[in-house]
Amino acid sequence: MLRIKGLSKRIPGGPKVLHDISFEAYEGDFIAVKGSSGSGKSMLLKCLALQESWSSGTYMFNGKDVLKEGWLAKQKVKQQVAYLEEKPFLYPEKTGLKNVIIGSVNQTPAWRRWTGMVRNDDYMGAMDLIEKRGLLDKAHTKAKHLSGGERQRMAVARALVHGAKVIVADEPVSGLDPHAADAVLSELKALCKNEGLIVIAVLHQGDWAERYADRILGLNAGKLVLDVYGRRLTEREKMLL
Ligand SMILES: Nc1ncnc2c1ncn2[C@@H]1O[C@H](COP(=O)(O)OP(=O)(O)OP(=O)(O)O)[C@@H](O)[C@H]1O
Repeated sequence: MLRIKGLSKRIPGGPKVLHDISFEAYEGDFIAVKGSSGSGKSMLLKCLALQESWSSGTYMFNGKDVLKEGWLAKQKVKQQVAYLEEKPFLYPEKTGLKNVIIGSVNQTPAWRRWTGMVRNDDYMGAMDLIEKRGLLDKAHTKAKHLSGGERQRMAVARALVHGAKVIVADEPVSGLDPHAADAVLSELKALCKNEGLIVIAVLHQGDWAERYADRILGLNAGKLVLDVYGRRLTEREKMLL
């Protein structure tokens, strides 16, 4: 379980971009974040994934007060709270499988990525997760030849192999055709429902949030202005964003 209380973020020497944000997320929740350009969606996700420092606030994850923990404990949280960029970086010349095993910059220690050391368990786990994503026929394809949707789904498999319990995804379906976007979001939704993951995804465009999310958070100028169950937003609610 994730409990965020009073999260504020000031850019050093610059403006405050997140103001006193509080919410909770439980196992199985698929939460969408909406808000216009510059409202703080990406910054919120980066703070949740500890890619950005917090100016103030409390971050409770599975009963631990994360910001009060030491470096090692924070690294463990980074492994469990995976950050998925809009266009996840995959090593273009390496296969999907190799990318999944090596892991992402955010989730896997540098020595692991440099040496490319692989345990037998990692290999089996990676193949299993790639197969579950319906990407078995792409496991040995170089990443540069994967489509946008396949890259996203490979990145999801990579996050899971390295222990993700929470996935924070920044615009995971931006630039994808509707069919590929449906595939990515169905998969994220299934991970929540079947495996109890928490997914927090920026889904500002279109009606993806309304169709897939259990809950919708809305940001405006860095403030949380909306926190509702996933459903079609009213005109008044849309005006808040
Ligand atoms: N390093 C930085 N220095 C100064 N301002 C920053 C920095 N990073 C983000 N900001 C500002 O913080 C605010 C929130 O940015 P953020 O990228 O989170 O917005 P967003 O809602 O994700 O926007 P978009 O939908 O356009 O990606 C913006 O006003 C942005 O200019």
